[in-house]
Amino acid sequence: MTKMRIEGSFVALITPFNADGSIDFGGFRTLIDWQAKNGTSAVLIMGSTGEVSMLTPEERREIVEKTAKMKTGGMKMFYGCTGTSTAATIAYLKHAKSAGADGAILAAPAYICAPEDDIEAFFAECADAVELPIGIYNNPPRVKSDLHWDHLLRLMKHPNIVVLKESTTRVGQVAQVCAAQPDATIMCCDSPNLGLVVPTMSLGGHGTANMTGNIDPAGMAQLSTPWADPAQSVVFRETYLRLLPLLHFTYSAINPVAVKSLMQAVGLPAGDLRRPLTGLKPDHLARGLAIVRRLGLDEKYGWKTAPVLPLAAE
Ligand SMILES: O=C(O)C1=N[C@H](C(=O)O)C[C@H](O)C1
Repeated sequence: MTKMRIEGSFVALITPFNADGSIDFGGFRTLIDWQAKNGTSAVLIMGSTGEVSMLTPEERREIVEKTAKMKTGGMKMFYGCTGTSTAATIAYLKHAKSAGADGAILAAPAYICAPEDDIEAFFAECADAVELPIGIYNNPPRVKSDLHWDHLLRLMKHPNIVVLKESTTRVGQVAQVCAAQPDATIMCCDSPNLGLVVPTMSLGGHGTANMTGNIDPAGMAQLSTPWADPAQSVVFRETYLRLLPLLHFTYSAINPVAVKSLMQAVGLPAGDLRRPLTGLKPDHLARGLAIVRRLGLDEKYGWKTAPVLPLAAE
């Protein structure tokens, strides 16, 4: 069977909360429609950007059940299904499949810092256990281990493993993976600090698995377009350099603090962060809103952004 292929912008969505801290499903509806309308190819619900580690198992299942029914057009709906163990992860995968998910993204279980061989075996066992397209997320900043490309290339041969979402700290690894031309979608995190976007897109990558698409979905769709012809490299360069201040801003605090605070400030469904995470301080937020205005995102998306006056010096 031909593997599902995703190209373009794969946006890791925030989890919108109501004022009482409960899940804002109306907000999810609005954000999913807005992403689809602005050229997003797939969304990841309950990734790190979705504050997944602070959601209860009941909330996680309810989010899949309710948002999978919000599917819009061809935009793929993937879900963060990583549990605290292999068994817990397989249970989330089976539930996501039964609830109508298009796919799932898995990272190595957090906190245990398992050795690379165990993590490879974890991904393979999960992919064997459920007939569901799976994306593997190599995310060393969050789980310590940085899977070597040998492990990744073996895993990408699995019929159910369809996406690599790369956040490696070894930039050279991207070239090794692209050179191997695996039968899977190669995508990278949009963090400018990791510096993976330029090598990934220039070496034949299929797009970015990003979170900045929460505040500029059309811009990230343009940036994440595969280089089918040399002209796209020029579009890419111009877009990357134009969006660089926004990329640095969305990663100027631990994800998703900056992007969620900015979304709330421009009036998008977002709500507060779940404690112990807290929103940006006013002067930090003011810098983000200045970038939004400088890029013309408020006019592009119709936001009325009142200038935020930085706090008077203490
Ligand atoms: O939501 C995610 O998953 C993402 N994770 C990275 C992180 O660990 O913050 C960033 C990425 O672009 C989205």
